[in-house]
Amino acid sequence: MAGRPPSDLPLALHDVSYRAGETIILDGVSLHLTTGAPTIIIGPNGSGKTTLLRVAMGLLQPTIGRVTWGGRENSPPIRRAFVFQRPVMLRRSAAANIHYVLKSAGVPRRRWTEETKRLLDMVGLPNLGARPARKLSGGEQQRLALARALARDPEILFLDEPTAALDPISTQSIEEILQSAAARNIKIVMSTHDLHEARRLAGDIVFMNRGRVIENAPSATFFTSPATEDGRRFTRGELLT
Ligand SMILES: Nc1ncnc2c1ncn2[C@@H]1O[C@H](COP(=O)(O)OP(=O)(O)OP(=O)(O)O)[C@@H](O)[C@H]1O
Repeated sequence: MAGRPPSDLPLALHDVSYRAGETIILDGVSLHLTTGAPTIIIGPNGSGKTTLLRVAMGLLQPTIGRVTWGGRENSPPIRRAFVFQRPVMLRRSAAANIHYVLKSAGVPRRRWTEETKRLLDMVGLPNLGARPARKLSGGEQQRLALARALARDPEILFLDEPTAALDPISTQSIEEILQSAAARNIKIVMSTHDLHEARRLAGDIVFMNRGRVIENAPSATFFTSPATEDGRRFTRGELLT
């Protein structure tokens, strides 16, 4: 059937484990993500957040278990986009970075200029299209990375600590873009170290430790009454052992 590819939601991980050699990085993770407010993944360093995102995106194959997108195991990532903590920009202008994605997404060339303007406006970079992308500040590059991801018209947007290297003003601007994307029904799945940011953005929280999902609950529930001792300690800012 022509037209839009089928929905990638719900996104489900079925008892997924991921190993690198003898190291267990994800350990029996099951998740069911549907449309709605952002899902925010939190947990200490090395708990498996990045690996979980990469498996959920389809960039890594689980060692054990299955991932399904809209009930399908083989779903090419046409409607999924990924923003990394430190974006890698092509050595060309900001606009050309977006053109590259529009081309690969099959958008006709005659629409590139208009579409690029719309995306640069959306991320608050209206006058920077001609600038070499690698000369933009870290915050500007991250907004450009978001524009590139949104150029794919994704149904699910994965982000790995996108504000970790940014100051509060740049962080706020990224959060506003994400909130407006979520309001347009784009499913956000994002990791962060920042519990305040998690509270601001989350519909639901996935709390990880040592490769396991310890809690998966609506944000208000997790932050007011975590179900586990690890959850209580983490929300109080204590170290987990
Ligand atoms: N390919 C690999 N080979 C061996 N170990 C790996 C590999 N990939 C990840 N790890 C280890 O698995 C653990 C989880 O890594 P991951 O990057 O998913 O955690 P994280 O929660 O995103 O961490 P951080 O908050 O520090 O970014 C870490 O201890 C990491 O060193």
